[in-house]
Amino acid sequence: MKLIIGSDHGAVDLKEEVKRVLKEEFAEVEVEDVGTFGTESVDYPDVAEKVCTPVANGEADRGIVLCGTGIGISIAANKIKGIRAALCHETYTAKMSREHNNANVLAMGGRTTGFEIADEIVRTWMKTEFAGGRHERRVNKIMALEAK
Ligand SMILES: O=C[C@H](O)[C@H](O)[C@H](O)COP(=O)(O)O
Repeated sequence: MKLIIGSDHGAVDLKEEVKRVLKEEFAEVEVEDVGTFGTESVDYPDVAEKVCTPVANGEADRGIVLCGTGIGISIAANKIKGIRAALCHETYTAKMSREHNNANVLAMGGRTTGFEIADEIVRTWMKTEFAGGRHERRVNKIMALEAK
């Protein structure tokens, strides 16, 4: 699996923490960090585009996007055709976003979610498979909305 991760200046520390968890517990996953790498202000839609375009076109399998709240970057991510980004603050929604919605992008907030909870969200989101069945029909309808 290839995963792309990116954040704005509001979540650089959280990005490092998420990368640590991925490296330690999901060593088989190839992780690409598209930045940002410092405290200088950057615009989260640009980060969302860098992470999500390769996911949408099949060059990567999953993405993780981070900003101060996770709100702006998840909104931007979901504008990209083929992206189903889920903003998660706890593990239940992380699990459901994979099981029911087949989310291919996880969003979190560096100013809203502490490291311990974020670590659990990432573990859950990475391990949970899409359940298919009735959920597949609904996800297909979501994707069909993009064509209208
Ligand atoms: O939803 C947007 C994110 O939370 C951004 O990280 C936030 O708006 C950036 O704010 P500022 O430019 O004040 O650091």
